[in-house]
Amino acid sequence: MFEQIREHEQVVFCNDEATGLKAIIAIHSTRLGPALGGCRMFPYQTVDAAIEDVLRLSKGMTYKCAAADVDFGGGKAVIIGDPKTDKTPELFRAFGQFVESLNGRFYTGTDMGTTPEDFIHALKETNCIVGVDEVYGGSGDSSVPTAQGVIYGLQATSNVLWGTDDLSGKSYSIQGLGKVGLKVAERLLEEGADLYVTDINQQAIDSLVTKAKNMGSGVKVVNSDEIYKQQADMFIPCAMGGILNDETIEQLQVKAVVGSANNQLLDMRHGQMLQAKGILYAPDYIVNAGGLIQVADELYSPNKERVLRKTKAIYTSILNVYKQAEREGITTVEAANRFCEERIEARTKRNSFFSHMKRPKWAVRT
Ligand SMILES: NC(=O)C1=CN([C@@H]2O[C@H](COP(=O)(O)OP(=O)(O)OC[C@H]3O[C@@H](n4cnc5c(N)ncnc54)[C@H](O)[C@@H]3O)[C@@H](O)[C@H]2O)C=CC1
Ligand SMILES: O=C(O)CCC(=O)C(=O)O
Repeated sequence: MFEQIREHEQVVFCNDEATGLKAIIAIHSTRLGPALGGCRMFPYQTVDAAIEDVLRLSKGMTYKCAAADVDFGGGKAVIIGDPKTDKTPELFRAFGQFVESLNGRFYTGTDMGTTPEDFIHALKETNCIVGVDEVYGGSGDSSVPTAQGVIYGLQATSNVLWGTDDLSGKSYSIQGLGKVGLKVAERLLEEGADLYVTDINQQAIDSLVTKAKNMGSGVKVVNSDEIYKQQADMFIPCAMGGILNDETIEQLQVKAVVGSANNQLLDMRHGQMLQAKGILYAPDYIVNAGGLIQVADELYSPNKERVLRKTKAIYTSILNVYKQAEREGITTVEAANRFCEERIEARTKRNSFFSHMKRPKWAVRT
């Protein structure tokens, strides 16, 4: 186990028999500040699968915080359970108590399978909750700036490939129509784009198809395993991680991959495979930083306009990564990682190890 978590500071197993809570909180690094990252709820088949996911997700948050230039570290939580059947207010209260036990070392909110409403229960037990509704003093649904960030990523990529930010007249394949994917799909329909979509949840598909009909547009719905081979201009993954692998990259016919899903590459060599195939890859943790930018901004009390202004930086960050990769002859994800690691090293000199939350700089809620 210690070998598996050697890059992480702390991993907490949370067990509450009364509510059925089985959760894992992973703190990858607090070198830049307290760890910040959402909480995913998913019916993991094995505990090992949950551990692997939370370790990868929390490490990604360290890089995401560095890239977005926020003074937080990387952490993430997973709750083992089915979000459709296993949610109760008590379960989220129990989760909140475990978060509180970390005494300000970890802030959390939504991710795949969880909603801002779930965390209102956790908020009764801890102040270390972000992204709840404005009426509770939070900044609201963080998937709004996340989806906006994906749009900036698509525009920057379109600019590199076709010399224009205009997303109309192109086709996009979208995997996952949840909080983020649905918003991206709606925006692209408004732009007059052609969409190929998939989701394992029929309700999510119906919701988009109805909206498309009302707008006078059409979408082509495909099976989950067919999404990779669609002849679209760009592929937008907005569901699970690890979906860019030997099997799927082989099938891709797109010019670029730009999406919100965390940890899209199964491993680093898949970045090289994409490059060899001439597919431009926008590193996920730069594209999907909008949510993080919003929740980290709660330090200054919620302000949607300021968040949207900050989220715009994703456009330039993506362009910079593409330029750096070309200049240094490396993949885009190698370029992004290199940039983040250098920034973490530089910042660490100023921040000492974060051990408590007395420093007012990190008092998100007092
Ligand atoms: N919500 C946010 O602000 C952020 C989300 N992300 C990442 O973006 C991704 C999506 O997040 P959300 O939209 O919040 O999650 P969500 O839970 O609201 O939506 C995910 C959707 O993907 C679908 N799905 C799951 N497996 C699938 C498969 N094999 N094929 C097709 N569809 C599938 C689900 O049915 C669901 O509709 C996740 O990887 C998440 O970690 C990253 C940064 C911020
Ligand atoms: O979006 C959020 O609420 C927190 C940030 C996060 O967990 C993520 O970017 O994956």
